[in-house]
Order: sequence, then structure tokens, then C-alpha cells
Amino acid sequence: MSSEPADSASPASETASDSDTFDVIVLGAGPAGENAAQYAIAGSDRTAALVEHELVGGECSYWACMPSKALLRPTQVLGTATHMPGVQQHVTAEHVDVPAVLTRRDRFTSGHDDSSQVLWADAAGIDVIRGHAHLTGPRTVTVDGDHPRTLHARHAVVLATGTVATVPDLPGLRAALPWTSRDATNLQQIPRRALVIGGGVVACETATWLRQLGADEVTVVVRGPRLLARVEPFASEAVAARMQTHDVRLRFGTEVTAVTRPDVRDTGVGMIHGGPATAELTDGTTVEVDELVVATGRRAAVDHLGLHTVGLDTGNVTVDDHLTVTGGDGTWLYAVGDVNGRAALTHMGKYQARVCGDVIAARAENRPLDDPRYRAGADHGQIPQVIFTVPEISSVGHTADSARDAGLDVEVLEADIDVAGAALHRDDFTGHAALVVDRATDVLVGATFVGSEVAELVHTATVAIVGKVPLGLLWHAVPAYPTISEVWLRLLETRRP
Ligand SMILES: Cc1cc2nc3c(=O)[nH]c(=O)nc-3n(C[C@H](O)[C@H](O)[C@H](O)COP(=O)(O)OP(=O)(O)OC[C@H]3O[C@@H](n4cnc5c(N)ncnc54)[C@H](O)[C@@H]3O)c2cc1C
Ligand SMILES: NC(=O)c1ccc[n+]([C@@H]2O[C@H](COP(=O)([O-])OP(=O)(O)OC[C@H]3O[C@@H](n4cnc5c(N)ncnc54)[C@H](O)[C@@H]3O)[C@@H](O)[C@H]2O)c1
Repeated sequence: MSSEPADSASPASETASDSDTFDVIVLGAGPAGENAAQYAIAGSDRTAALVEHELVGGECSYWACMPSKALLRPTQVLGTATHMPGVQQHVTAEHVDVPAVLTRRDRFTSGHDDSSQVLWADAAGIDVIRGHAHLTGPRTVTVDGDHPRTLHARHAVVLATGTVATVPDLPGLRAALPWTSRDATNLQQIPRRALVIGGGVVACETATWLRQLGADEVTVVVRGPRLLARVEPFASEAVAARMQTHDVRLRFGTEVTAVTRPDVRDTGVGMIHGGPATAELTDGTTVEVDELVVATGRRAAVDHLGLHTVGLDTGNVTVDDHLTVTGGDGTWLYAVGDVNGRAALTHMGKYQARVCGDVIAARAENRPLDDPRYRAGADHGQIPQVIFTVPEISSVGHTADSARDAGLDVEVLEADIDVAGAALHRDDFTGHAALVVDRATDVLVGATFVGSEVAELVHTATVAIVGKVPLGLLWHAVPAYPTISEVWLRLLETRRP
């Protein structure tokens, strides 16, 4: 049993003024920070401060999930419409209406106005404090800004500062002011020629919308042999094949070695940053483009966070399953969301935040932590993700390779998504699915679906994995006819003699 008393109130809190003392202080108001603050105080008289140096709502709301999906969805709809007799005759345009798509995107990012999020925080009893926050000692947070403040926490400080995009230190690249995902998701101008550097999710989704929104020449420089190295190979191959059909140039096994851009201008987020840029690649070729998009990954936002003031390594933050920071002194410091490096996805950050908030509340009330809800168990092998490329990829848990790397003896069941529901969905539907089954227990440990709009299929697999439902029992989970979910039947049928 894991039962820990709440740490006694900090001596500092006894001397600090009430307005500077909170039960819980959260650094960073992205989705993870918001949820941690909410759950830590819900239904109690505890107080919470949520400190944010940009916009309440975080990367996800303004520069990541929301704008990117708002850019991708209209072309999905157009794709379905143009493959639907009876509708296609009424679809006169080959491309989406770009200004209308951008206007809708801006609606989803509220024009970078976070007032509705602040209202939500007020209603939840959370004090929003503006400024850059950093630790200045145990349970002590200093907020820089026009009116610097030092805050004290009675129970907990939660780090929820997210990540920042990395830009490789290659000759000429940073000086060329390349776009990062913030520009790509908030684009105002469409570069005619674009070079996307990276082969991960940001690179693939960005290349997809750039091409769909009218960029004529999109080249993706992928240093490995395939896109999306962490998904099942059949899924990344389907995305690559579709991109190539739509004239996206995929340069596998190459890297950028240097960039020159004689005319560089800081024209603002989402605007083209000057004149043409030339990238030199490891294979000796060069590519001239109107904009570069760097999508080479992200790193934890821990710079200037004052970790050393509480005896922590300044490089990164790790947590246990209660989301308590490891290597620190006591149980007052937590980290949730992207910053802890566990699963850089909004839904996983929010999940961790719910667990963390519940743990803080339990510790504050001297309750034991022996219920599963106080452990972020889903971080270990039960992580769902949807990649909103064309075709879409949805997956949860292990791939066949990652399961074998983890030492599991697995059976892989595969089937094309070739069911009545799929054919009805659109005339050109093609898709594929795989289930990874642990032979020792006969339960699912992973699932991957690729095809048009397969996003909604993945939660079924997540429930089966979390519930450890034996495959024999899944036979009695009958998918409705005619839906795409009937692929489950096809997958299970592959086991029949
Ligand atoms: C282009 C793109 C698309 C994405 N699409 C998806 C998707 O479709 N689905 C999905 O699940 N995930 C997606 N992600 C990932 C998702 O955006 C992150 O997992 C999510 O935003 C993490 O939430 P968070 O609260 O941990 O951090 P963030 O959203 O990064 O929030 C952290 C907040 O902390 C603030 N902050 C940082 N340091 C300080 C400080 N010292 N003081 C005060 N405030 C500070 C920041 O300003 C920020 O508001 C995408 C990411 C990118 C880049
Ligand atoms: N739909 C979604 O769920 C979604 C969408 C976007 C982003 N995200 C999340 O955001 C996070 C960041 O995504 P990302 O794509 O930026 O990171 P990533 O780590 O997934 O991919 C980075 C890619 O860049 C490559 N790379 C790194 N350095 C390079 C270099 N110098 N030259 C060429 N290539 C280089 C890597 O090999 C890798 O393919 C991920 O955790 C991702 O899951 C999720």
C-alpha cells in the first residue's frame, strides 16, 4: 500500500502574505496544467495558482493540435465528397477554399485570445497569474514580469511547462529563420515551394496540409528509411505512397547539411520569412524553396525553471507513477504533460494531470494512494494516438516490433479494412489493420488502423487493452453492421482454422 501523509506546511508559508500563498501552484497553463489545477482543488476549499507566460490553453490550443486539425479536416471532407457519387457531381472545386479554411482555423484558436480559458479558470476557482515562473526553493515560485511576485505552496508545485521545438544547429539554418510548427499551424501565406525537415508526426501532418492548401512543391527530408518510425511499417508505407501520389517529394536517408538564404526577413508568425532558401543535402544535391519548415522534434521546457534551487538536475524532469518528481526532496513537486517526457500527447498530459490532481488532493487529505486511479499506469504501453495524415493512422499500445523488443512473444493478426461499412463510407476506401496479441495471456497489447477516418476505431482497442479482454471473449463483442468496425470481425476471423 502506498500511503503518504501530506507534507507539513512550509515555514515560509507562515510568514508570507495570504495573497502569495496557495495550496497548489502550477507552472504552465497548457492542457496538462489546467487539468492538474482543477483536479487538485475540485470539491475542496483549497486554492490554486496557475502561472502562464503566454496564453492560457498552451501550445495545444493555439499552435498545435487545434489549428493543425482545423487545417487538415476540410480536405478530408473534400476527399470523401469527391469519392461519393451523388455528391461529387456538386463538388466543383479541386481544392478547398483556402481563406475560408484559414478563417475557420483562426476561429478554433480564438484569434489567440485566451479570455474564455481565463473565465473557465475563474469559474473553477483557479487564480491565473501572468508571467514567467521559476522555482526559487522548496515550495517557492517566483514569477517574473511587470510586478514580480514570490508565491508559496502549502501542498504542491506542479511543473506543466510543456516542450519547445528544436531547430538543429546546422550551418545557416537558424539564420534563415525557418518556420517551426508554430508558423506552419498558423500560416497566413502558403509557400509555393516548401522543404519540410523531419519524418515524424509534425513533418507528415504539415506536408499533408501544405500540399492540400496549394503548395506546388513540397519536399520532405527524412533522415531514416521511412516516415513515422514508431508506427507499424504498413501504416507509414500507406502515408508515404499517398504523399508520393500527390507529388510530395520524399527524400529518404538524407539530411540537410547547410542552408543559405541571402534575403531573410522576420515578417511574423506564419508569414514567409524572406526570399528563397537553398538547402544542401547529404547526398550532394540542393533544393531551392520559398520556405523551410523544421519538424525535428521538441525538448522539455525546463530552461530557467530553477530546478537547481531544489537540488535537481537541470537537464530533464522525471516522475514516478504518482507524477511526483524523482530525485527531489519530499512529495511536494510534480510534473505532468510533455515536460516529463512520458508521452507527448495532449490526452496523455491531461490524463497524467487528472492522476496528479487526485494524488495532490489525497495527500492533502491524508488519504491512501492505493487505488489504481492514483497511478498513471496508462503511460506504460496503453498510449493511443491518431495521426491525421491521409490516410489517417490510429494506434494504441505496442507495434509488433516494439512488443518483441519488450520481450513479448506475440501473434499478429492482420486484415484489410474491406467491409461494407468502409465501402459505404467512400468509394475509394482502402485500409489495413493489425492486432498484436500476447501469446502468453491471449490479450491484445497493441492495435493499428490505417485508412480514411479510422480515428474513431482506436478507442475500442484501448478499452480491450486496458480491460485485458481475452481474444476469445472479443468474439462476442459484435460490431454493428454496416460499420467500419466490422474490421474487428475480419481480424478475429483470421484465427479460425
Ligand atoms: C504541430 C503539433 C500538433 C500536435 N497535434 C496533436 C494532436 O493532434 N493530438 C495530441 O494529442 N497532441 C498533439 N500535439 C502535442 C500536444 O500539443 C502536446 O502534447 C500538448 O500541448 C502538451 O500539453 P502540456 O500542457 O504538457 O504543454 P503545453 O501545451 O506546451 O503548455 C505548456 C504551457 O506552459 C507555459 N510555460 C512554459 N514555461 C513556463 C514558465 N516558466 N512560466 C510560465 N508558463 C510557462 C507555456 O507558455 C505553455 O502555455 C501536437 C504538437 C504539435 C507541435
Ligand atoms: N496527431 C498527433 O498526435 C500529433 C501531431 C503532431 C505532433 N504530435 C506530437 O508532438 C511531438 C513532436 O512531434 P515531432 O514530429 O516534432 O517530433 P518527433 O520526435 O516525432 O519527430 C522528429 C523527427 O525529426 C527527425 N530529425 C531529428 N533531427 C533531425 C535532423 N537534424 N535532420 C533531419 N531529421 C531530423 C527524427 O528522426 C524524427 O523523424 C511528438 O511527440 C508527437 O507525437 C502529435
